Amino acid sequence: MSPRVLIFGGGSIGAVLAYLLSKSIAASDIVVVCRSNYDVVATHGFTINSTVFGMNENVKPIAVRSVTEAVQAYPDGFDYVCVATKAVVNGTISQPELIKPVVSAKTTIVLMQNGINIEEPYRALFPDTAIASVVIYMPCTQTAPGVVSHTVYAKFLLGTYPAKSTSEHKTSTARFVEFLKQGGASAVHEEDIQLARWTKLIVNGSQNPICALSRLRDVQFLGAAPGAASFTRNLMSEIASIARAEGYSEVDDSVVERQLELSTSRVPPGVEPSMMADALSGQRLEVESIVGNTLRIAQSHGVDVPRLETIYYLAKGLDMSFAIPEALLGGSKN
Ligand SMILES: NC(=O)C1=CN([C@@H]2O[C@H](COP(=O)(O)OP(=O)(O)OC[C@H]3O[C@@H](n4cnc5c(N)ncnc54)[C@H](OP(=O)(O)O)[C@@H]3O)[C@@H](O)[C@H]2O)C=CC1
Ligand SMILES: CC(C)(CO)C(=O)C(=O)O
Repeated sequence: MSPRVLIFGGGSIGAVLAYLLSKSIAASDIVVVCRSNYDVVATHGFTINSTVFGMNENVKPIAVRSVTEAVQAYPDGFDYVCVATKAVVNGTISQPELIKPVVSAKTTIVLMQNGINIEEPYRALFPDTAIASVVIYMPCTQTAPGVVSHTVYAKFLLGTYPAKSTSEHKTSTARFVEFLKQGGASAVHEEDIQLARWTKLIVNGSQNPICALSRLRDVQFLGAAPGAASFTRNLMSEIASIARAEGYSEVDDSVVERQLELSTSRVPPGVEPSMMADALSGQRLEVESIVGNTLRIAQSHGVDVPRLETIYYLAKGLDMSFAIPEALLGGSKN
């Protein structure tokens, strides 16, 4: 039987996800919680301009304004609830609390967010629920409400959280892998997704804050100064050393080179990491889930990471500037 999927967060990733899933699941069984782009998505659906899947591709899932509206419209619930928001706290309610009304006994929570240690708050609130943790290589940006540009690749790695889970939880994750593949993406079911998370964090923990702070795309920054590439490599190496301290000995220099090469092999100007998109539009940044958690893990192991620490405080400052009213930002000369 075809599943019913709720996508919480109809932004860049949520839109492309809806598109991929629509290749094997009826659009009427794909429900997306939209906020600022609700009117456009409810009327026209999402438009995907992709160098991989084609330009002007359209998908029209069911758009709702809130999880409350979703649960009222579909009282028999959702098989998959995909969290595709930025991992930031807005207001006093945590994201796991926000999705609680749509999580039922049959639900698998699919976490489609960057960062490390992002799963635990969901496990704490939903101790018996299946959780699929997803690592995504899919550069995409919402260029206008409901319009998303996507480049390079669409690659997903999925695994249960925790790695040791019941066979039912593993089966529901494996099923989601198949839906992504049927959509034309590359998708792999991992035994221990944390290795893939650390490998991806080498990219996100370095390039996301660097590009947000410098307002340059990845390839642009690498050419910004003679030492920019080696600075990036050294920062990536710090993150790799934290992964090894956590027990992931596979995350060595060759992995760092491979991750750096994702950018050095790109055509200029390169990609706009999601944190750069947020910085350019004055949105709150995923500093804690991507950089802060990483720094705290380093500190718990006594691993010295001076570059990461510097990046953390600068990115924290930039993030805080978005919470301060414009009038208070460096307005006075005294
Ligand atoms: N973009 C990329 O290339 C990649 C992103 N990722 C990761 O994927 C995750 C999602 O990123 P991305 O798609 O880029 O983010 P976007 O900012 O493009 O989209 C997030 C969406 O969530 C919506 N949202 C946030 N809070 C709520 C809420 N309470 N209720 C309803 N909607 C809400 C936002 O609405 P509103 O517009 O109103 O703010 C926005 O549409 C992040 O963790 C990111 O790091 C991973 C790989 C690549
Ligand atoms: C680096 C990139 C683009 C890879 O998909 C990404 O993960 C992001 O923008 O957050």
